[in-house]
Amino acid sequence: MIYSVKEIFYTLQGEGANAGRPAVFCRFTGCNLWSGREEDRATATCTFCDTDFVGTDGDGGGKFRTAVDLVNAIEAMWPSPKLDRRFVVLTGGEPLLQVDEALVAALHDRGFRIAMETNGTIEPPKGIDWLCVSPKADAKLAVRGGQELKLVYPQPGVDPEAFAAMAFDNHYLQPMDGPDRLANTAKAIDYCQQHPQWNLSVQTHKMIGIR
Ligand SMILES: C[S@@+](CC[C@H](N)C(=O)[O-])C[C@H]1O[C@@H](n2cnc3c(N)ncnc32)[C@H](O)[C@@H]1O
Ligand SMILES: Nc1nc2[nH]cc(C(=O)O)c2c(=O)[nH]1
Ligand code: SF4
Ligand SMILES: [Mg+2]
Repeated sequence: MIYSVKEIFYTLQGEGANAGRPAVFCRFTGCNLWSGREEDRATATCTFCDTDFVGTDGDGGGKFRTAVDLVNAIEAMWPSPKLDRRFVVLTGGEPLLQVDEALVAALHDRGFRIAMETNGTIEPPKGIDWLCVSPKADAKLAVRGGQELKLVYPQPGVDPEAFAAMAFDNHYLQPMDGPDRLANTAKAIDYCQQHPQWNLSVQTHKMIGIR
């Protein structure tokens, strides 16, 4: 497997239950729900994406010929030789187009706990330690359990209650960023207060000016 990676960077997880935790982010190239080209956005399955996942030209990006090559690049971002707090977030684009058992094993060999951000349309390999699933209105959900369900809110035609009984340890609403971010935040706050199974996830990295 050749892995195509847009960028690799060291930051804090900005979203969800792990917000504030230092993490290496590995952003894979490509997505199954949008080409990433602005001219295709309106007709894509997922229309609100806030991320550039096209190509391999970002910081630390490239094509990696083996799992060990990619893990070497991820490990090089971690600030310490100690193994105990190593944390990587596999995202994209859609990481499950590329992440396989060889990569999971190679990351675990170097002491990383593995989190993943996925749209939930593709079954993950075994061994992901923290699976965050973010369903999209017009995409069939294949993954119905994990550590975190993080629904971007509001999405036309999507009722959060459709996901409330699924086997996730945490249920989050994340306000949709874009021109209506403030109104969407108010709606998400109100929904969480009326339905206390749901917690609010704010994109803290955007507030504090980190990646
Ligand atoms: C860029 S996606 C990449 C991972 C995967 N493709 C997915 O959709 O979960 C990372 C996270 O950002 C969320 N996201 C994308 N665009 C957003 C927006 N405009 N506002 C809020 N969250 C957004 C996604 O729903 C997902 O939880
Ligand atoms: N700091 C930070 N936290 C994040 N959580 C999920 C992100 C993503 O784009 O997948 C993201 C991101 O891009 N940056
Ligand atoms: S599924 Fe994820 S990466 Fe793909 S377009 Fe939607 S938010 Fe962006
Ligand atoms: Mg992001």
